[in-house]
Amino acid sequence: MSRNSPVVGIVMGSDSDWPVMEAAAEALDEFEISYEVDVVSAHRMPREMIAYGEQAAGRGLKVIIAGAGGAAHLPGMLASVTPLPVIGVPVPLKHLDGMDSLLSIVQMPAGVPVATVSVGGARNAGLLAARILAAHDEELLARMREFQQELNEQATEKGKRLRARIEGAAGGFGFGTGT
Ligand SMILES: Nc1c(C(=O)O)ncn1[C@@H]1O[C@H](COP(=O)(O)O)[C@@H](O)[C@H]1O
Repeated sequence: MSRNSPVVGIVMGSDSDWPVMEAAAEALDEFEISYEVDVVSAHRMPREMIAYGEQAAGRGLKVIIAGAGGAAHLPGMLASVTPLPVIGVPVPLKHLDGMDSLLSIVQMPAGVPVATVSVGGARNAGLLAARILAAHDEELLARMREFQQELNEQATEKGKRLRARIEGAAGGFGFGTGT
């Protein structure tokens, strides 16, 4: 974790969400973005949750990543009291495969946006926060471009390996983009 004052707040409804939410922190680490981590539950600690949301911008945070499972009201409630962008992570629990979490987070009323990532998609939440910050940071934007280039190279390499494997098995019949 970078030692600068945090610009991203990673919060979750319970410490039991951390195994999923950790991937957001790892993505931010890759881009050397400073963040803080806390448990802030709309259901179990509503006053603290409101205070967190109301104070976040004043404390220097630029983006909030909020993960919760089940009746996942935390991201939407935070979005209702902060002007900052809120990224919601639906945490899958043992029942309903995270569909409950997803639907609780994604279907916000007009006027109160939450950028919802996929069920368990905490890594993308971290990467989306990095992109939001990069919009006003040329250095970070350059790193994001490099990251995208690496992804491209990895995917291209996977295609090459797959074609080689299938062409080998089929005795030389090829397919694909030819790159
Ligand atoms: N969805 C919420 C909220 C909330 O939205 O305020 N607070 C806790 N929780 C969720 O309850 C699940 C079980 O929590 P426990 O493991 O503590 O029982 C967690 O996934 C948490 O995010």
